[in-house]
Amino acid sequence: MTGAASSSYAYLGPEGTFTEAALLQVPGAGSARRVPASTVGAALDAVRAGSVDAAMVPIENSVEGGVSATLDAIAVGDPLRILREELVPITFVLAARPGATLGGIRRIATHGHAWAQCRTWVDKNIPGAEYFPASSTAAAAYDLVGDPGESSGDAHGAAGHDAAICSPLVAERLGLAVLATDIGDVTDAVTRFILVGRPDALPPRTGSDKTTLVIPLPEDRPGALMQILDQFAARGVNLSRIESRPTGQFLGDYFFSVDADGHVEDARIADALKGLHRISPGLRFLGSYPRADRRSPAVERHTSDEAFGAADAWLASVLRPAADAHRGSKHSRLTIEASPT
Ligand SMILES: O=C(O)C(=O)C[C@]1(C(=O)O)C=C[C@@H](O)C=C1
Repeated sequence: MTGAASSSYAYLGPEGTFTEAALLQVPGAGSARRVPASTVGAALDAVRAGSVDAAMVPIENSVEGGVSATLDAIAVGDPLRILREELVPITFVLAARPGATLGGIRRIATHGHAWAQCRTWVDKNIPGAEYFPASSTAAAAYDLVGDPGESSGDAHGAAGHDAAICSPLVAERLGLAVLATDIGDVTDAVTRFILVGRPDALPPRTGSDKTTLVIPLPEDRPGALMQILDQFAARGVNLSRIESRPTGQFLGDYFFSVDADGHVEDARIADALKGLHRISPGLRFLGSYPRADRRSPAVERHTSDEAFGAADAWLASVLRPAADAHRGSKHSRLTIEASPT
């Protein structure tokens, strides 16, 4: 499905978000129908409703960590499948209306994740600046030019803030004045995005894959987290991300959002999933898909597909020795009955 010119995609909009940049990295997406959504939840709901084939949403940033809106929205509701991931280098600028100067900036709007990545720069260069949350970095920029169709939902309206933290591209597209460049606190910051489709899709195994899971923490069971981690450790499965999120049901009720190295068609991952399901039957499989960095995990011999296959064959031989050995033999077969209880 990904890459076909007839596909349609939702994304966290408006035009000019980093999420749109991630979507444009998908082969064929440039010529496909692209539908901006005002929230991550709305983008995912468009997939569930069938009005688009897939949605691009942010999941993790190298500085700020997991994107809660995404982790929560894919953990509940009709099941979805992650089809691929994209990495986008993040560079922020401070943009304002033409004629503005850095000294005159007091109120800054941007996405919460972007604000968190630029806080140190803002504290140092515009001490006491007021933060106005926006639904995306691009929406904060559109508000500066008073585009009602692209409003960020900023409670103070289009004129509430006097600068936006956004991408250089959207600042240029809107003709905004760039007052400072590269204002992220960490250079080389990267955000990871996921393309999410419906659950009938399973990208083929490539040998360099990732599997994403939602694992509800079984309540009131001492050592439950240790048991969960053990399922991965015992099969030599590396985790590249693990975070806990509240379910929202009651205080202390959590699920784990996990990325594991490997594909569900790898025996060690399939075996770990079976073990996890026994511990946490509400386990949700969110997909196996190729890693954006194409790195392959180091697989120890005893956790390879061959080792699992040999173990299965050995167990089968343990269970059926009499049948196999007896076939063609002239000896009678000893049967042992169970003792009466
Ligand atoms: O606001 C945007 O431009 C987005 O695409 C969202 C988002 C995020 O949710 O993390 C994406 C990348 C940046 O890290 C900051 C904001």
